Amino acid sequence: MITCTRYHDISCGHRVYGHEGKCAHLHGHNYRITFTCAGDRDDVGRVIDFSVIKARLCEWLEENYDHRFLIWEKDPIAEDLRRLDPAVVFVPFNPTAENIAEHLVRVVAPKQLEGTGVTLVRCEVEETRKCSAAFSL
Ligand SMILES: Nc1nc2c(c(=O)[nH]1)N=C([C@H](O)[C@H](O)COP(=O)(O)OP(=O)(O)OP(=O)(O)O)CN2
Repeated sequence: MITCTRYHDISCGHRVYGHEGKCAHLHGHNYRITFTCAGDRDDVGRVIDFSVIKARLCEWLEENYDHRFLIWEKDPIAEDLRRLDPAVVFVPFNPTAENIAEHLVRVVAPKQLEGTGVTLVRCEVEETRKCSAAFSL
């Protein structure tokens, strides 16, 4: 398999509902999110132009997650947070690095990459330089 990769950095708030320690508090990270796409090479020899990954996936992060607070829609404090800041992002998962990575691969990328002929096969979400999770198809 031949793949093509680009990362993007965003700042984002979240809390992990049910966490036994400090991650249950509202806090944030400077996330690095790395996208790996797979597909056939075109006549030029590319899986996908790097600029298309930027336009389709990195820009989606900028518009939807950057400088926003991610909260699980079933989190008991979700509605309170929305009253404080209507720009809070309700997500259908507890926002761990693992769940963010899986959502980007399974839900966001298929729509964003429609018509390109490539698939997002792996997404790595780094909360810090030390800690990350990745989801692969
Ligand atoms: N498997 C996962 N474990 C944890 C996640 C996660 O998404 N997946 N998330 C968190 C918290 O978001 C937390 O902010 C990060 O925790 P931790 O690494 O313990 O915190 P620090 O980076 O501050 O590390 P220290 O060096 O211990 O200060 C927790 N776990």
